[in-house]
Amino acid sequence: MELITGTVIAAHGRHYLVQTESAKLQCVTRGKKSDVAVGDLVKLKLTSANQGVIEEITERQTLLYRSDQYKSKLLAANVTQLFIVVATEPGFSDDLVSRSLVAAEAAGVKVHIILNKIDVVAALEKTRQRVAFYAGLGYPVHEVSATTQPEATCTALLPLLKGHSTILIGQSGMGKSSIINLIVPDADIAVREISAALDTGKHTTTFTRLYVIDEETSIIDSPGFQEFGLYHLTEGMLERAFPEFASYLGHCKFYNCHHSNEPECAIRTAVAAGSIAPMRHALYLQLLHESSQKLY
Ligand SMILES: Nc1nc2c(ncn2[C@@H]2O[C@H](COP(=O)(O)OP(=O)(O)OP(=O)(O)O)[C@@H](O)[C@H]2O)c(=O)[nH]1
Ligand SMILES: [Zn+2]
Repeated sequence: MELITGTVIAAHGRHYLVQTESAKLQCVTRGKKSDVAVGDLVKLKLTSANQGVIEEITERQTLLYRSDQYKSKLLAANVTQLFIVVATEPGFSDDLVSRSLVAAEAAGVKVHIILNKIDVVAALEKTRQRVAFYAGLGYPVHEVSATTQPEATCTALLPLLKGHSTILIGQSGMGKSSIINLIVPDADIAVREISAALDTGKHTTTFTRLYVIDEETSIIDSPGFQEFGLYHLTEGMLERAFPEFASYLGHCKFYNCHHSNEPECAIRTAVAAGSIAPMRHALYLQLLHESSQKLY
């Protein structure tokens, strides 16, 4: 039987919803495999009018994932950019922002930082200063207010999205859903359809889903998160994932320097001179420690 091609638009456990040219199909994988991610281009075999089995995953352009000591969790495949949503309130975590940046750099995915809720003026200046740090590292920042300036928010974001497959991530409460609802007006209906198709239970909205905006543009909404483990990254990947380290790499006394407590370390010298933020160097060391703890 001929295989059909489609894009995975939602995943819940080992159940997937695949959008083909003409239908949305409920799919499973063969056996116990669960290595399919939202955004994957797959080949499947029809088993009934609206069901199928995924037979093949097309080679991925990019793959974003999180991992802890025990296992890794695929976030999305084939995305070309990541929007990190932060807000004036509640406060955001620098640790989570930097971990997201490192994940994106390691996966070769562009990043934009979206600062939402700029209408909350009391917290605006302080938040702007915090976000300016990331702009200084080279990550573009865009200010929006999803609820009080919906049109301006769309005007700011739509051109950035065009032609890309974009994943939005952010801590709970930053306004990620509000932004998605502006860009995909029928997102709520789509979520209900997906929940029904995947039988996720009435109140579950905690799954990643992809919305097709046009032929070349899509947007992926991922659940809010508290943790972003990166145990899977090797030392070499880690040091290259910090763009501000780049000009110092290769200048340490020891060619295999861990930038931890070695003498004449160019990275640590840059930290002492104020050219690299201590917060970022500390995260680097923490991630290095985590990747040495990996058990899988
Ligand atoms: N003042 C203000 N409030 C906003 C803005 N955008 C979103 N909110 C509010 O912030 C709260 C959280 O917004 P959501 O869109 O649900 O946030 P989320 O990031 O999707 O959060 P989770 O669903 O928990 O992951 C809601 O009460 C929104 O109405 C904004 O631009 N300004
Ligand atoms: Zn060093």
